[in-house]
Amino acid sequence: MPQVIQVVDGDESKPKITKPAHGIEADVKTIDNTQTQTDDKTISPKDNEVIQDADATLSSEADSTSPSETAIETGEKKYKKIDPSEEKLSLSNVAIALKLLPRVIGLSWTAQPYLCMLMAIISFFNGIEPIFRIGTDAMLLDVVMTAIKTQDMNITYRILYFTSIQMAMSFFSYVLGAIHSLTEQQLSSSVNTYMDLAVMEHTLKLDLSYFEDPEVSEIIREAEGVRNYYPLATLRNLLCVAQNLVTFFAMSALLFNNSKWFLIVPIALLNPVVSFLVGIYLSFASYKRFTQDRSQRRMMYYITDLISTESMQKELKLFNIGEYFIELYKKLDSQIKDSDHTENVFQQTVWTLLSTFSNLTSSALYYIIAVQTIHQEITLSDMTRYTTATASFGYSFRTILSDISSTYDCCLRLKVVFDFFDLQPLITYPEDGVKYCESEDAMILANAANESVQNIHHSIGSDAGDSSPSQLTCISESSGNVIDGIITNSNLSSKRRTGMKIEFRNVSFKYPGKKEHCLKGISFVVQPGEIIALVGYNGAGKTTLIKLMMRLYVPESGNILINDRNIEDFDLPDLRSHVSIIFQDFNHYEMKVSENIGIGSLSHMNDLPAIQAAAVKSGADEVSAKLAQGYDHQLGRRFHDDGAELSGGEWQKVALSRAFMRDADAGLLVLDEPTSALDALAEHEVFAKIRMLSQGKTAIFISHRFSTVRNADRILVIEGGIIRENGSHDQLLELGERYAELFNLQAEAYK
Ligand SMILES: Nc1ncnc2c1ncn2[C@@H]1O[C@H](COP(=O)(O)OP(=O)(O)OP(=O)(O)O)[C@@H](O)[C@H]1O
Repeated sequence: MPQVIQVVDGDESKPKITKPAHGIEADVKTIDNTQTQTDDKTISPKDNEVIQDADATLSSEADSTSPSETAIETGEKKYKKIDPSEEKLSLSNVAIALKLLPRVIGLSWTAQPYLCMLMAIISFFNGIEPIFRIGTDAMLLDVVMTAIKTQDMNITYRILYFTSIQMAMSFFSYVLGAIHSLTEQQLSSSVNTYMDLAVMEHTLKLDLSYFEDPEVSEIIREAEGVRNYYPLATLRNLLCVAQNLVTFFAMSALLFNNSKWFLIVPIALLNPVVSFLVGIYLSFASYKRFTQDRSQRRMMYYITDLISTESMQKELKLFNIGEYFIELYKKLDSQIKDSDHTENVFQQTVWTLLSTFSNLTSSALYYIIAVQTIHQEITLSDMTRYTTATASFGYSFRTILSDISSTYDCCLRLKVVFDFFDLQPLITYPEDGVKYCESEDAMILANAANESVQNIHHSIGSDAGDSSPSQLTCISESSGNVIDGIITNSNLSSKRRTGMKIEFRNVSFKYPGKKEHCLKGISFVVQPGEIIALVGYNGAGKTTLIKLMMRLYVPESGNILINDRNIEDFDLPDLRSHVSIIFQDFNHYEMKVSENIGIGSLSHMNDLPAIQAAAVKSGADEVSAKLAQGYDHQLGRRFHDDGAELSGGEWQKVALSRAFMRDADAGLLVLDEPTSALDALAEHEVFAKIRMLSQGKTAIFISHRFSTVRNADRILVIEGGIIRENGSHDQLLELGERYAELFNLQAEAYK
């Protein structure tokens, strides 16, 4: 049996716990077999139920758009998805990619318009520089030949004049080059920052459902990979095109002066045109292969993340499965490398053939011009001028075409970035949406009006007529003075918030791509100030119900009302700011204790008394008291060696305090298994205080511990997507069904 050896001294970078050299090695054969199964199971995108279903459902719509476009159904609404592996190289697809050009340039332009302009100006000067150079070279040659012919040796000053011009031009060209490099560096850093921010901001706007779709996650990851390099590369290519166009036209003007232009020009153009067409084909083939490797790369990213994530380490080590993942990684990597190598060999062969072809055309051109010179159709300086111009003409044209092909390549790569930017949030809200406080005021006024009318009816008898509640709501909203100054808008604003009223009306929901409904026609009302417990088996739909209430998803049918208004009418960020919430998979922020708590209410980030008060409510004050720097202590070790690693329960206390930071403004407190990691005493303390913590606000909590559930005003038992039981602890015990069964089961265990 292998022994475990504890290494005390020695190299810090080496693992402290090692195994003996003869330790049992993993059976590679077993790994390979299992691996193949896993590959097939995990990697193939075709396995993705979400996409298959959606593709089937919406195939007719996809047909009407483009052969390469499909759509995914997400709740009620749809977004378009492009499957590049189905794309063909065609003129229309090239045009589609190049159509992105204004958007691509827009990225650099928006980041730094002045630097873009400066680069354009420098490119123009670089474009005309060869014309001056050819001109001065030819004039210098003329002077030398005249001197030889006339034997006049007193014209050295003219030679000096031209060489000085050449020197000045070289100097100017170096200075331009330096400015160009500096500008490009600065622009590159600005574009990087701009893209990073734009991607982060857009990511924040996207719905949760997008992140759960593997194809969209891949788009997001790919967009991250290409977003920084390619926008500037495109601009650089385009400026090169512009610069070479200037040179190209100038050289064309020169070449058309030659009597043999009808031979020279077509031969000079032949090689660039062929190179361009081949370049476009190779770019497309390389992009297509890149997109076809997606699933392998996705799995490789996953393995890299898995192996470097701290929380995964325990299982990786104890199950000894790290090697298995590394073998899987190697296999995927070699698959990609194989196809990379084949493609590289093909590309190199093609480019070598093209270079040979290019040499052939150049030699042909030199031959024609040399023959013209021998036949004295042109002078020796003309020969220099034409040979240089022909080379420059061919070079500039080839560069123009190859830059266009590179631009096309950049557009193809950046398509994924625009696919990402084109993803639009499906959960929207009206710009002038209802503010939570307004809705609460309106509800209070309407209720007060209702009560007053009922009192009047009561005092004058039932003949007083029928006043509908909706009419009364209008009265209350418009005037603010309902009946005899019982309650007014002005005194409402200073009134303490009463708690959120929540109503589910026949709400059904299924997760995108799933066939089964998670919730089926759920209806219930939570009155302001009530404390509700949601109970049910794992996977019953309790958390989903909370997610719908927070508008993280859209119900398939039915309505959710907050304070008697449809939830879709609300200003969503405002509504969410009035909810204190903690989910079971809460975040661990690698920040100080005070920041971890204060982030629950950004306006109180630096309000230590408020942070301390929130910490006391959950017991996080005891956590911070144990740390050397108290509330200033860093949590997590990613940025600081002395950062504290908290236990699961301690993290949960910190997260609970974060939720309590919103006490002042919140109308609803939602605790999704808030005490699952707390010890029995801590849990008891939190729930003993729950009435005090909720401060009259509505509170909804999910728990599997019936000792805490029993304290709720009302308990909803969810099962099979419906509310199976609804009542107080005593009522449900008396009912003697599911709740009673589960409660008694737990109670038995403690006897
Ligand atoms: N993002 C998702 N995409 C698809 N299905 C999901 C998603 N989240 C949850 N589900 C499924 O919906 C069902 C309800 O999940 P939910 O998290 O609401 O259950 P729960 O009652 O809160 O369970 P638990 O007590 O285990 O926390 C489960 O079958 C689950 O697999």
